Amino acid sequence: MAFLQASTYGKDNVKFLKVQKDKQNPKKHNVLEATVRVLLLGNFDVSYTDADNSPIVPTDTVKNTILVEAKRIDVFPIERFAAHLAKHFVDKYSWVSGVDVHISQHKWSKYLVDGKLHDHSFVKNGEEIRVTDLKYLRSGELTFTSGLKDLTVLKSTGSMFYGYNVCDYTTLKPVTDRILSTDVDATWKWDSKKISSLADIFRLAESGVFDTTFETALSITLKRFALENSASVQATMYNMAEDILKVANYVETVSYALPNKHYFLIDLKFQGEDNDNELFYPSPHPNGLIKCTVGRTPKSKL
Ligand SMILES: O=c1[nH]c(=O)c2[nH]c(=O)[nH]c2[nH]1
Repeated sequence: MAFLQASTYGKDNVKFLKVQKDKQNPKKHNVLEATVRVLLLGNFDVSYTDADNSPIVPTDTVKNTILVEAKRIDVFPIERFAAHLAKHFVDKYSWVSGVDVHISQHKWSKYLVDGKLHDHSFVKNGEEIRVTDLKYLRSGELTFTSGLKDLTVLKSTGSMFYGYNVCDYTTLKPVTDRILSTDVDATWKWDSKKISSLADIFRLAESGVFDTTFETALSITLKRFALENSASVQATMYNMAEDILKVANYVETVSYALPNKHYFLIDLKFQGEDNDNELFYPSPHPNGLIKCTVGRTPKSKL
């Protein structure tokens, strides 16, 4: 005997670029390039257990829906579009009990031409993406986060690592000056008491909370990274999260997942060369990987 214990399905990697035109000046644009995943939850059991496809909303229809709705409604900010898609699927199909939406927004920035941001020309000046994850159940239950990923940073001084546990397996030498580099992956969980419904998301999208919080998290991350004489990745990421919690009122917890991308000092003594933190080898692997979640209240560790 076998029993279906869990299932979900939908379309992943649905891509579009939406041009938002200024009503006063139709040549003045904003663009949103997005990658979307929508997974449906609900009573699709017979499609797995009895090869009965009748309840299946085809993944092709899911893809069409994402694209049609992207044309019809305002996709800025991505949090609003995620909430709109969740509402659409739950409202339209009575047997859908929940929707899991993930949206990544790719970076396109306007650039200066003759001292003025050009109306419709953009530069890709970074690989970082803005993301949101929204899981909505028909019962009203909402799990909602946003974040920032693939922001690659490096500092060539102002980072230390010493005072760690030393045992018979330790070869690492303590350092008071090293290179620190990482690909920032930051996630902030929205406060479920302040944002408890899709209606709250639609309202807060209008007030700009999602954009402001993203800009705040980005600038705090970059500022802390630059200004702090880092004792460790652990200490710096905690400080970044604490800084965000101080100012982002709608955020309940902040999580970071940071690879420690090692740069090793190259030994040039065979040529009589002193290497005073000037020439490093960018080690492709392995890397450290350090994660934490910081909240406003103590919580038992997982
Ligand atoms: O900031 C660091 N944290 C660690 O846990 C660690 N471990 C290590 O080898 N180097 C580093 N650096």
